[in-house]
Amino acid sequence: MAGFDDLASERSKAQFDVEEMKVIWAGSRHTLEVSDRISRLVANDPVFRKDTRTMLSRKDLFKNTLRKAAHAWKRIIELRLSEEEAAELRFYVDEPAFMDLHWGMFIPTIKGQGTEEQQQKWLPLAYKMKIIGCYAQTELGHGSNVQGLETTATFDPQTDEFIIHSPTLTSSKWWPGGLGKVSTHAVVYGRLIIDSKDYGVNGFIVQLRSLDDHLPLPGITIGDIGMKFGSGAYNTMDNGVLRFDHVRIPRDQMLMRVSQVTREGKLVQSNVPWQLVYGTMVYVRQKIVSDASCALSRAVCIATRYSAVRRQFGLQSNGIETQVIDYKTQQSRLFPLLASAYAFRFVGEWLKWLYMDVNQRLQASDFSTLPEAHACTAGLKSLTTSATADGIEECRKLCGGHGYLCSSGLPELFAVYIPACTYEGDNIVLLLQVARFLIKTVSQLGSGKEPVGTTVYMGRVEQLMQCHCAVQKAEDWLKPSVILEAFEARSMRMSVASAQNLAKFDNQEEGFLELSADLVQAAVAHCQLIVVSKFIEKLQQDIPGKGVKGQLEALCNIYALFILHKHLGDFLSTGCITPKQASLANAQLRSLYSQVRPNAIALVDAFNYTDHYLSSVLGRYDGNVYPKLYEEAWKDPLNDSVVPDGYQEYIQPILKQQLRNARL
Ligand SMILES: CC(C)(COP(=O)(O)OP(=O)(O)OC[C@H]1O[C@@H](n2cnc3c(N)ncnc32)[C@H](O)[C@@H]1OP(=O)(O)O)[C@@H](O)C(=O)NCCC(=O)NCCSC(=O)/C=C/CC(=O)O
Ligand SMILES: Cc1cc2nc3c(=O)[nH]c(=O)nc-3n(C[C@H](O)[C@H](O)[C@H](O)COP(=O)(O)OP(=O)(O)OC[C@H]3O[C@@H](n4cnc5c(N)ncnc54)[C@H](O)[C@@H]3O)c2cc1C
Repeated sequence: MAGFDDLASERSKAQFDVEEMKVIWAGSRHTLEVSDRISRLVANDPVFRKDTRTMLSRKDLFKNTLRKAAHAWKRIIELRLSEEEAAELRFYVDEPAFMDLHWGMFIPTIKGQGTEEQQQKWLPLAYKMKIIGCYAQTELGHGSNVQGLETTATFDPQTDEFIIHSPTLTSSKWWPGGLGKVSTHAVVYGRLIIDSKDYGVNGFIVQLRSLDDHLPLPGITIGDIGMKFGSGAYNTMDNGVLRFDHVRIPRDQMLMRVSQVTREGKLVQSNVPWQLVYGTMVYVRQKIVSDASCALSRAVCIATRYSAVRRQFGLQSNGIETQVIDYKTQQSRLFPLLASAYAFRFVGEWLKWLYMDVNQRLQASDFSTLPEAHACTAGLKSLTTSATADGIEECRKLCGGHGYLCSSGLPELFAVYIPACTYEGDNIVLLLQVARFLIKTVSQLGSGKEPVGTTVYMGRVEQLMQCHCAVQKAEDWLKPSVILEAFEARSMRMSVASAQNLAKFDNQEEGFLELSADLVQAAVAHCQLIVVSKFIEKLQQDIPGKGVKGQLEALCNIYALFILHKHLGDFLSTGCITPKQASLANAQLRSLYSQVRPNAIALVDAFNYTDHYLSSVLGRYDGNVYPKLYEEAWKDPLNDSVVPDGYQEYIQPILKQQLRNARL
């Protein structure tokens, strides 16, 4: 039968060891074992079913989310899951919920910005979920501009308290996940005011709801901000609105690792940089990069399997039509996304290491790598989420009409994913942060301060401003050194050009605003170089398993040459490559697609996703697409009755011409 046979035959063609590739994708044998076991545990538990999600009303959907979250917590306790296993379980439940913010932002904020005593007081309560917390930073009037927040926290020396207040409508907290209906506590960001002096934005732990009856505490107005994009999707989350009317909290509920307010009302700065108040965002942006590889690989898995099952045109000698995956156009749209999923996986792995390294240094009062960590997390968050959002939509189109059905899993995946381009920092705002970092690095060249980390290549400015690409034949584009030099030269030249243009302005800030579109492009070029270079570095590691390294090399080259093709204007206008070399890159890309083609299904099998996680009829492991699509249609509540509700009021009068007669 079509589908079953197609995917089985595809799997038999694979030229590499899929089980070893699963280990590479997971990061280690241990991680693979954990994720495999936990994903199956979730898939086999009926409470975690997802198939009716897009058909439920918001209230039912939300209640169902609460039920799943409570069940997940129960299972975590019953099975005595480790922190790692519990995180995997929440991941595979695959439903945005208040738990994400509690574990993903509230707890990390207390850990990162609280003193030892504050951590000792609050973390045990949070770990046991005796309190549920969220991260309340964004306001109705201010999201990107954190320094523009209006909420005030005024110190009252009489009572040794802070008075938390929302002075205007625009200061209402707006968007925090988990706030609307669930959280009992929040880390609230507001302006610290002492003796009428404004000391800027700080974090405060504020109780919002009673632990007895869940009612808002006096002075607190709280609710959900309403329905969001798409059906199901992010509507499982209670993004909230919150206003304070002179709410009092004890002084020791200001997070005091960065600065302290004494009993006398004096502000004492510790030795850590003030930017640590932004620390949770760095942590979450780092996580979002790995999550991007999950979302993109999920969409790619669906589109690749379906492309091998779907047949159109081109009758072969046996009378069967051509699998759409064999069309070169399909390959040129699909395989770069497959390669991107792997590329984001590896850069995410590296970023996790970078974050851990920075954290260890911070503990030892070494703050030197913080600016680079901020630039890398901001830039890669922006690059990978934008590419993933676009990639999911491309996968929907790659699945033709059936991709538009909710049962394909793609519409909901798209709807749930796209806010990642906005939350944790709007992607353009974050790229502008990277641009500032690059301009600063360029301006310091020659000053004796050597560029470090991902900007080390800028130390070779003279060579990179003058070098000529050595490619003479298509295969030359397979050399990592050739690819790296082209990407480094492009990034270097774009940053230097931006810096030179900026220098023409008397007022640097005005210049920055005027040139911001070019600056964003320079930041993108730098971030793409990081992704390419981390993929190449990954390939320099010991990679066991028959044929695994060869497949990864092909994917790495596809990623790099696809980006080169997409941004050809940059590479040509900066003189990094010639038009002839561009066309050789294109020829090489075509040949790489042919190399990947027989391995495509095995490469998506290596993600090791259960059908439950994919929640897609088109992406089923067994390829049994058509019977299941047919079956699925009948489950729609619209098909509960043969004659629809409303027939007598609205259809019958038209058919019986009563409406037309009335008009005449
Ligand atoms: C856009 C921002 C960064 C602007 O910050 P601001 O202080 O106003 O000005 P500067 O751009 O001049 O920055 C000053 C200085 O600090 C450095 N820096 C900035 N951010 C960080 C950081 N995170 N870590 C370390 N250093 C940082 C910057 O490089 C400058 O250094 P200099 O050496 O050049 O002086 C800021 O307003 C911002 O981050 N905005 C984005 C807001 C945001 O991301 N909100 C997220 C809310 S939570 C959320 O969305 C949750 C979603 C749900 C979920 O995740 O599931
Ligand atoms: C689903 C979701 C969940 C969220 N969860 C939380 C949460 O849990 N806690 C929380 O505190 N917040 C949360 N947020 C808020 C989120 O962090 C902000 O929406 C985000 O930081 C963007 O800020 P903004 O909405 O103010 O966008 P704006 O800054 O108003 O952006 C509007 C436009 O202006 C552009 N722009 C803004 N500034 C500049 C500039 N300097 N230069 C050039 N262009 C600029 C942007 O690129 C964008 O195109 C969430 C948001 C969403 C969508």
